[in-house]
Amino acid sequence: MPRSAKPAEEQGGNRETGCRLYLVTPPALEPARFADILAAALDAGDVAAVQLRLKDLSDDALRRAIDVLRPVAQARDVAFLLNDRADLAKKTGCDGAHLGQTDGDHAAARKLLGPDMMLGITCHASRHLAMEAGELGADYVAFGAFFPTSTKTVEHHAEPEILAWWTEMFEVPSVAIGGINATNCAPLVQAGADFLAVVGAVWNHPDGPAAGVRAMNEAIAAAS
Ligand SMILES: Cc1ncc(COP(=O)(O)OP(=O)(O)O)c(N)n1
Ligand SMILES: Cc1nc(C(=O)O)sc1CCOP(=O)(O)O
Ligand SMILES: [Mg+2]
Repeated sequence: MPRSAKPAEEQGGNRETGCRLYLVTPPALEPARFADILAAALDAGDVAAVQLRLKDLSDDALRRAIDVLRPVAQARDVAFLLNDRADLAKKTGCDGAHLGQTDGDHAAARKLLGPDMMLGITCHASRHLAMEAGELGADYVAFGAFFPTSTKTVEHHAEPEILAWWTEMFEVPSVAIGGINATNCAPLVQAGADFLAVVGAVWNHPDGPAAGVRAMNEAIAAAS
């Protein structure tokens, strides 16, 4: 996972090291218990980043979750990003933040995070939003949802062509998200996605999260 807006060949995306896995946490979790689950998942295979995505929590509760889970990822050299909150990411030692289109001022977040922290931006299925994100210095642009998902209600549907276009035109890495699993991910890898972000494919895998990580990495390798 890139930590700053460098040229693609220095960032370690699809064009250099191949597509990599990006884990987004389940919508609800108990931090101490989930720490062990996260550790087992990260120890099962290559993971570039973990995003803590918890809605409707107080800042205190979010901080507690960050304090427990951030070291689990960072001890394994896996980037730890916070969903929705650049301010709290900055205060709590996270590696970066992921912001959607209604998650505040992206330019202000870029400034707050500085060059050493990552900023990822949701761009749905919009070339225009992606170019805006790239221009303001996003470390990655996220497209989705590529497939139906039960993790959240989505209003936008993306096709693999947007990944191919982005990859051809720009150096900023791309993330694909939404309903991605080991069975359906090949077209996204082949279209040039630098990272595949998943929730259900790992945390709801029938044989457990470690098996989910292994299955995703095997599928990515097979498609590469
Ligand atoms: C990697 C990644 N891509 C997209 C999203 C979605 O962000 P957003 O549109 O802000 O929606 P919420 O996740 O906040 O519900 C994401 N979180 N991560
Ligand atoms: C958090 C999120 N954002 C999406 C988007 O399209 O922007 S789809 C999504 C949920 C991803 O979960 P799963 O891998 O279980 O489908
Ligand atoms: Mg958001």
